[in-house]
Parts: sequence; structure tokens; C-alpha cells
Amino acid sequence: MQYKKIAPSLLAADFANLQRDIEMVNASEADWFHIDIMDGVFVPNISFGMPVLQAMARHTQKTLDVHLMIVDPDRYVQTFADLGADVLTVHYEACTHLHRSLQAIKNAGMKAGVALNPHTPAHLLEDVIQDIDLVCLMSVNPGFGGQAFIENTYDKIKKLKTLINDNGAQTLIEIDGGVNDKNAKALVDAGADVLVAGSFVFKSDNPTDTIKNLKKVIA
Ligand SMILES: O=C(CO)[C@@H](O)[C@H](O)COP(=O)(O)O
Repeated sequence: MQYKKIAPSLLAADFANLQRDIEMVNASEADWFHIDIMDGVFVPNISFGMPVLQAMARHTQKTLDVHLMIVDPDRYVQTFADLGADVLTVHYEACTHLHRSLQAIKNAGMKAGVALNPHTPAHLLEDVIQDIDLVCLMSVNPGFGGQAFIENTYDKIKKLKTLINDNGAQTLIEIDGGVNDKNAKALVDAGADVLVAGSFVFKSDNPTDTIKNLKKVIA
């Protein structure tokens, strides 16, 4: 069985205490760092950009899982490779030539991810699933942390898992949005491999323990 991962989302960190929060994640049982880059166009919010990623990448050895919520992401593939991204995820809805984008990400030495908005069906990835290392299923509408989990995500995970298995692919399934200790186990039971958790981790009284508990719940 594949090892299940927790990826705290930097979006929910305290930006006035960013180093503290990064070091908390470094010392925790978290597996990956999830980094949301928003451009105010693809989503109605602007998060942070290259200088912040450059600074934080120097302070962690965790896998950097970078989620681009931006239009025309091809423009920045090499930039994010140079900044140290390990996984680079682009949105299906933001790509004109998805196969070309995936090739560019891999040629730049990163794992290639594709994110699907809640309204985008998983079957649209059928012809490229072999080329995708990770599919990020948005379980909220992208752009903001702290939103309620969309319940039909379980059904979507199962459909995506079937698509992956039917094509003999090794693609990981990541769930992003509204993840907490109540839905984490059901998500991995449905087939999820990586759970992104923002508010539930960083807004808790003890984020280190919250990560530890999430890991225990999905073990
Ligand atoms: O991509 C996004 C939001 O667009 C996420 O990564 C959020 O950061 C998850 O936050 P929570 O729903 O866990 O607060």
C-alpha cells in the first residue's frame, strides 16, 4: 500500500510569523509543503509569488508541492523549477495545450501535476493520465482557504482512481480544500494519497499535534 501524505498549505500560515510556521512544519510529521500561487485572474485572490517561495525554499527540506492558480502557467515553468519546486501543478482549466505543459514541467525536472476545479470531470484526463504524476482534486472552489469541503469529492476520487487503474498509471491523487480530521480517513479510504490541509492545521491551537493526529488518522 502506498504511503499517505499530509501537505500543510502555506496559505493558512501567519505571514507575520512565516519563519516560525515553516520551522513548525519542518519539525512536524508533515510530508510535503503545499504552496498556492494565485494571480488574481484565474482565481479572485492574490496570495504570494516568487520572492516568498524563494525565501521559504531556503528554510525547508520538505517536498515543495507548488500549485499554480494562474492563467497561462507555461510562462513560469522554468522559473518555478529554478526556485526549487519538486511538484508543479497547473490547472486543467488554465491550459490550452495540457500535454505540452506536462512535458515542459517534466523536462524542467519536476513532477507534473494537474488540478481539477470542482466542476471539471475527471474523465477529461483520460488521454493524458499516463503523463500525470499527481492529480489535485479541488474539494473547494480555488482561491481561498477556510471553505467548506464539497461532499461529491468522494465520488470523484473513486472515478479518478478507476481511470488511473484502468490505464495502468501511477498517478497520485491529492485532495485540496476543507480537509480535517473528520473527513481525512474517508478520503484516503476512497483513494486519496495526499491531503492538503490549511486552516485545519495553522488555525488550530497546536499545529504540530494537529499534523500528528492527521497522520495517525490516515495511517
Ligand atoms: O488551494 C487552496 C485554496 O484555493 C487550498 O490549498 C487551501 O489553502 C486549503 O485551505 P483549507 O481549505 O485547508 O483552509
